[in-house]
Amino acid sequence: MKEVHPLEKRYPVSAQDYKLYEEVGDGVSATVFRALCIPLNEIVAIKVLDLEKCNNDLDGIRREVQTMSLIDHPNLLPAHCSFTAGHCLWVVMPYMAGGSCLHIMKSAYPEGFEEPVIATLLREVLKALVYLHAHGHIHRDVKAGNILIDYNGAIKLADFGVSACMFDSGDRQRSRNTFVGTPCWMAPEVMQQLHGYDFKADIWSLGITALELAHGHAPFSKYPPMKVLLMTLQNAPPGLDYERDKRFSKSFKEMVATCLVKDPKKRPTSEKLLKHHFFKHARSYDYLVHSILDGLASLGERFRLLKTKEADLLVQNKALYEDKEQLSQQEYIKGISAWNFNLEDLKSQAALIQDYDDVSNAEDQGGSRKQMDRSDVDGLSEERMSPETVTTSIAAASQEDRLGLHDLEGSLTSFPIRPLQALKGCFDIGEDDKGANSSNGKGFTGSESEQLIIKSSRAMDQNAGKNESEDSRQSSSLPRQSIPEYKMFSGSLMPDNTFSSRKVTGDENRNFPQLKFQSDCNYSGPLYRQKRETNNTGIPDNASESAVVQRGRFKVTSADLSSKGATNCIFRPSTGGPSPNVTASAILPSLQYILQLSTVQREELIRLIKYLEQTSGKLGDLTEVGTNELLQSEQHSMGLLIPPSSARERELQSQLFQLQQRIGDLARELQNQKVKNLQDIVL
Ligand SMILES: Nc1ncnc2c1ncn2[C@@H]1O[C@H](COP(=O)(O)OP(=O)(O)OP(=O)(O)O)[C@@H](O)[C@H]1O
Repeated sequence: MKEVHPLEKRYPVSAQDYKLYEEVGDGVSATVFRALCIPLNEIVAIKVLDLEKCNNDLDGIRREVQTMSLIDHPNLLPAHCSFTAGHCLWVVMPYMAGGSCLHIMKSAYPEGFEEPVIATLLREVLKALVYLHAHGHIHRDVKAGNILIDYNGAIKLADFGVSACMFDSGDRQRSRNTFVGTPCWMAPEVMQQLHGYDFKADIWSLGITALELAHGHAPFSKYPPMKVLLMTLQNAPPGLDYERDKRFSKSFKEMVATCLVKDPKKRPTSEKLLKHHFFKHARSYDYLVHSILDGLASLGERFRLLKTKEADLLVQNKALYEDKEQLSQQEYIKGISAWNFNLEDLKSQAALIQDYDDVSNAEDQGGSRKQMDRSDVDGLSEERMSPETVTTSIAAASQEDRLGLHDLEGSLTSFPIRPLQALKGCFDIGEDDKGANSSNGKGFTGSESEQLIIKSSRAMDQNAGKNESEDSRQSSSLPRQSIPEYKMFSGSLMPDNTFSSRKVTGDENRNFPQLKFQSDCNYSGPLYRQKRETNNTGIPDNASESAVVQRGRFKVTSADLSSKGATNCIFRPSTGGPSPNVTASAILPSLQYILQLSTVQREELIRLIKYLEQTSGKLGDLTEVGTNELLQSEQHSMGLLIPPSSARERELQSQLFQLQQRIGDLARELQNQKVKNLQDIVL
């Protein structure tokens, strides 16, 4: 019997003509079922989208269905038909019995696939991209989760939920200037949103997908989206590492490197990439069946097991992080996709950047860092080895990165295009955001950094138990009076090494304890460079925010910035005033302390003036100004500026002057000798 082409088949458009079986997948907005098309007696997959839960992204859904029903390519998943059933949209499509590559990896290949498997999969995906690009489409969500395999090893690229048409005009054209896709796979130009982007964005995602298939997970996959953004923008592009990825060929490494070039113009087109010699390693569909599908449980069964595993992990994570922000761990497990949350979500996400994901990401970082050392593969992309890239990457990968915030701050100041600024252009920013943000003329709004800092500090303060010992150790080296003020700076905000002895004793020429205190305060200086000036109440504008927010895919608890959170208060002595985040109760001890010191200084000054009036001219023989200053400061510290009251006292004081003068002479002589010796060595 002649097989009917799917496009010629008439699939019924009524729910009662289908029998839903088990669940075989779920995504951001949909659940996918294996189903039977009763009239045709054919197994199909039905994607059920709850329109009430789609965040009003009906346009995206319409686009997906439209694209799916128009495409006709063996490597693209088509839609047979679609219809509404209650408040749900049903999309009927071919059933891909192997499921997605991501599912296969999760259930049987957690360390990734072998190279010939990857070459075979990617070659088919590339063919799909060649077709899409030639027809003016950008897929925008290429990733292992969207590469589906059939029982016979056939490969189809799925999920056109965020695809865009290059020939669109008006609103649809504008959608290409929006921020869609999945952060880990997203090209830097899509994140930056400076000049728009084109189909080369898919080539970047393909490169990331190659790494995903090689390692079992995408680079940075365990970081929250905000951090993924910053790392993608500021780090060297990820790649295969010579050390870690010894099992992969040079041509594979090269192919990945050609895709992951930050400048889209330097990336190959899909057509050109398809000719890369790496794809010579690609095999047949049969090969895929034997190498990865054979022995796998049914898709439904695998999906059920994965769900159970996810649920267990969720319970474990909940127990681990119960005391921390209630971040939806499930979003991480699923893999974050199609993020449609706004800037507030990002800020909240950034606030949650903590070191709980260090272990896994040490690996990612390691890959990225080590990769920079190599030279042959990177010959393909000189930007990888540019000094800036190396510097920023090393900086990002440094130990300070452990604190997330430092990383964030560093990137905000060092990255030429401020990611947050870029992000602002890409998100729906609520009215409250617009009102609150006043530009500081540096292309970056202070309120963003400010809130990130506050929230981050709060999130990190929750590690107080962990940081406490460090804090008390550091505090003990400070003058006693400084300790309460020092604690106010929320030590966890600052990298350990900012408390270097150099900085702590930075003002050692001056003997007042409050100077050390100032020096400590200045450590937070860079954090406030871009702070906006707000009200003088010391209470943040958004102090009342304290709610569990459900936005897009993320459920976050916004940081409690109410006045009771005074431990996060920040003092800014360098500009002479408290930061807008300082609350009265927190700053009071500092003010009292300063007042106390000022009184002591004032009394001392009065005594000094009196003494100078009495003794003017008596020190005339000490001609050198420097020596005078030295002596006076010594005398000051020894309480000798009080006029001598007996002959013996005068005699002793005179001897002391002579001795000090002699010490000064010897010190100068020693210095001269040192300089001379040094010159001899150099010459
Ligand atoms: N035709 C199909 N046959 C078999 N499994 C499928 C099919 N379509 C989708 N799936 C499975 O369901 C999962 C979710 O589907 P899909 O990606 O379309 O949903 P989504 O809501 O758009 O998800 P996301 O945006 O996270 O990619 C896929 O990752 C895949 O494992």
